[in-house]
Amino acid sequence: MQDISDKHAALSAQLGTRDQLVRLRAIASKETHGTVPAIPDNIMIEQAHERSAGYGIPKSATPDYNPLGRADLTLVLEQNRMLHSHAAPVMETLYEQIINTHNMVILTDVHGLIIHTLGDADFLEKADRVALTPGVTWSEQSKGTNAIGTAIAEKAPTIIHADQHYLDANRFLTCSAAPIFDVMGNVVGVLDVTGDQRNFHKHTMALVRMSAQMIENQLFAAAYQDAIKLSFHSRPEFLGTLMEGIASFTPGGRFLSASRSGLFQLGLPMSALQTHTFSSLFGLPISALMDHYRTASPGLLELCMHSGVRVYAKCSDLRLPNTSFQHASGNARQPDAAAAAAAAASAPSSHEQSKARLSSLRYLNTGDEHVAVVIDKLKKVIGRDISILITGETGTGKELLAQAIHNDSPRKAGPFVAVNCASIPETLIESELFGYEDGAFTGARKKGSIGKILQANGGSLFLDEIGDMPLNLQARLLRVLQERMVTPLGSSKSIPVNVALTCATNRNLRDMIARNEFRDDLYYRLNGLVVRLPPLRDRTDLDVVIEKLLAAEGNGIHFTIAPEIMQLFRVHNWPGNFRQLTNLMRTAMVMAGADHEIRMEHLPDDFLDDVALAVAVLEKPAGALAMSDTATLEDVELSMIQQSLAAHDGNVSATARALGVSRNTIYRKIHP
Ligand SMILES: Nc1ncnc2c1ncn2[C@@H]1O[C@H](COP(=O)(O)OP(=O)(O)OP(=O)(O)O)[C@@H](O)[C@H]1O
Repeated sequence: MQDISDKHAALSAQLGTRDQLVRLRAIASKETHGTVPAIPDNIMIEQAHERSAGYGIPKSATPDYNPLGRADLTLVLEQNRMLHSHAAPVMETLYEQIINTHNMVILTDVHGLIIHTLGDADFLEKADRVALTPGVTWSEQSKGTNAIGTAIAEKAPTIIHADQHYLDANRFLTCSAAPIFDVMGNVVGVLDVTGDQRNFHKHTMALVRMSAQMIENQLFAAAYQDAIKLSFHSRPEFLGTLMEGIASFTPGGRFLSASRSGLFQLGLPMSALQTHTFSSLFGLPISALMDHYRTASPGLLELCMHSGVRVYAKCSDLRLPNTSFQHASGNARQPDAAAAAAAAASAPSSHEQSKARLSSLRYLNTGDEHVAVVIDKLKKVIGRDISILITGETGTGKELLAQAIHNDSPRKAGPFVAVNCASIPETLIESELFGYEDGAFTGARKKGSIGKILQANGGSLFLDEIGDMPLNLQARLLRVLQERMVTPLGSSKSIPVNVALTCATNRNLRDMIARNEFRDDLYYRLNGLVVRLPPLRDRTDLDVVIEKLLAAEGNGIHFTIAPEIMQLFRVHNWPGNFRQLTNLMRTAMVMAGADHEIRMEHLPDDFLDDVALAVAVLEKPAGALAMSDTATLEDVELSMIQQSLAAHDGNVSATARALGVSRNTIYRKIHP
């Protein structure tokens, strides 16, 4: 686990600077949502043990490992669908930071019932033995003092390490948990990292807290759909990062809610803010905000908070009354294709939705020949009841393309509903897609659910990662596509449905068919037109794409990229494609700050490590490496490593030193 601090640094670099992290810790410990004052850990743990004893659990007891039944778990997942869908991607990012450290990431509901886990296979086996699996409850009442249950009881981030656990059976664990609050400050769940106590690392808690806050911000962005959401911070470069404050107001200016960082910056508790308005908090009527966004190219707003502190602010996706004029990311809507493509080119964020709305085939056509051919083909089939299958590596823009297909189709006024088959637990896919009737399974909630297929009626349905759909559901999906009828779970009635279908996958469906993992009849129904999005490394329009990203993410500031960095970008192989590029650019822009030029020192270490070999290759005199004309950069890199290894008698450390890269990079390049 020794490299968790590097991972921590990497994540915090993604999210903001070290200052921000320190500030975040201050925010978290200030507990603006909860009301619990800071209590020294040992007192808190003593109290938790007293509570546990009060529940009558003997310390030596074998805990209750029985998970909920499948149907009841489905119901819990359904009840926590919002939490789960916002937490799942954050959990993946968190897991990437702690991968191979014998830890697992756990999400529970408000009662400590596990609804989702991600973890290292070896630890998962051990974890199974103490039932860290979906459907098992880790409340204090059930397992005594443990980070999840105690975080819920204390409404505060909690570390429970080794013999601080109440039950003897759990003392081999170390757990760091943070409660997740909803927009009104109520605990809705817990995010936790649990591992073997020998692998304890003091930075884990900070990672968990930051991740919980990311989930809270996303819950916040998804709530109050019609509200005016103001992002603000005293430093403009923090807008768009985890540290920005967000507050929402009714169109009349009444305060509705604020994110955790928003509350901290406003310096008032939620209860006191309920009596406030935009004007009492920022000294301007809300109409002034509207007027600002009616101007041709509104930049950031400067506002003075009631406390006297000046902040920079912007509104995402502001809907102005009496006009269809909309703003994305606080920039004026620019009528030319370039501006819209710039918006389309940005990475996932709270502005993702507004950017998606701007996505269109024309805007995605940024000069790469292969993409141009794809777009030409798509234009010919749009609106003709032909299923489209998009293939391509992760992050190549499959979902953005599906949205663009919808936006350019005659169905554009209808809904665009995207379902990621890989991110929904298998038990939930069926009800998520097909819906269910009242009482379809034990204790099902009063009102049924119409399901995603019917939600897309009259519009487009996008099934991402279709290769991850379980076989039994593939048969059901095929029936729906053939009969154009949906029968919700527990219902005997079929409902007619009319959707345009686009699917995407980064797996080879033909290979899956050969292994009987994918139905061939469904495949032939889905592949009316198959298009492949090229990986970023093969695209010839990288310069244009980067220019657009700089424009879209610069918040009105014109950033440039130093020529040597641009050269590195051209030779890098971008395994995460657009997703990696947009994240890197966003971080680099924050790091560059007032410099406005992205240079080497603004780039994350892992990226620099990855490109170090490329730099060495570029600097090598021509002819020094005898390679054929068709050799790729990777071939040259590999050859260079082999030559250097031979020169250093196979010593990896010496080779890494000589080439200026880490030992890990050498291993990774040799055994990809
Ligand atoms: N042409 C593009 N220009 C700039 N950014 C893009 C482009 N295409 C996609 N992006 C951005 O890259 C990120 C990933 O895109 P998207 O989710 O569409 O990829 P994907 O192929 O569906 O990924 P996955 O397979 O992992 O689901 C998004 O933030 C998106 O806005």
